[in-house]
Amino acid sequence: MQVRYAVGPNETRQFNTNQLRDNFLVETLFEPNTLQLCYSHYDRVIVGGVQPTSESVHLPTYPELRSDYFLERREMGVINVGDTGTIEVDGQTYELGKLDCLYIGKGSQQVTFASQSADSPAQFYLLSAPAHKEYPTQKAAQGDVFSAPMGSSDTANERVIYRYIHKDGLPSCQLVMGLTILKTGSVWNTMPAHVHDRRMEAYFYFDLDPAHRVLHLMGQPTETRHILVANHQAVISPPWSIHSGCGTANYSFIWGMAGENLDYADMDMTAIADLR
Ligand SMILES: O=C[C@H](O)[C@@H](O)CC(=O)C(=O)O
Ligand SMILES: [Zn+2]
Repeated sequence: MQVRYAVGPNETRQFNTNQLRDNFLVETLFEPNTLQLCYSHYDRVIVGGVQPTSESVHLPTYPELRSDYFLERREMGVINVGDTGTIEVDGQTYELGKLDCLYIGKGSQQVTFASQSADSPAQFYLLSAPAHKEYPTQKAAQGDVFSAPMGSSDTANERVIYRYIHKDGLPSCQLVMGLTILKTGSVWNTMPAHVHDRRMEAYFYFDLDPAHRVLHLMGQPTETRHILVANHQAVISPPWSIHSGCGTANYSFIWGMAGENLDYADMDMTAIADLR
């Protein structure tokens, strides 16, 4: 498991391209039959991916956690961005089609990821955060969750947002998780941009043509930087940073937060004209 320390805005504004990428970009999330995990010290959120193909993949624990099993003091949200797969949690099997989500509660001991077909594997993107209380392990299918249209084609940001783990959906201790799908021809996400100093956030970009890229914007609103992001890569957004992006083509992304509160709408907005 990679470990990334938290850095502040004063340090970040000095970073060159590689330093920005080393600190905030998670480049590889899907490698056959292995777990790819990145432990961030922002709210101790773990960002990860698993692509089981010929074998199923068991979730082990790690020395960094000092726990008997991974979810002893943690909760986890998983969204499948590949073909159909299953997640077995303490003997119970959940089938996840593309864009279905599973919340796995604190105290779950045995977690195993598998694909229905090795030729068209499941690709599970996951977030895990420290948890103080057990909430039930539950699946949310994409078709059953809250969704809302946002933006418009006039501003190249027509998109649909789906909320899975949140105050009025699957309950959690601190994880909030969902995804946004941009319409063809729309390329901007989260503009006007915002920060929420109370929560970190991670953006995972998917369904982006491999030849295309997203210019992900980060930094304090008056000191922005960009990171060029490819399909199936994630960016860790510090609580003090904006998180927004413009693609060279349309794409989808999974957003997820952890921290002080669970209020999705709690955002401090910056007017476009005030960005620097
Ligand atoms: O705090 C909330 C997150 O940044 C995202 O949910 C924003 C988003 O999905 C979008 O504008 O499309
Ligand atoms: Zn946000």
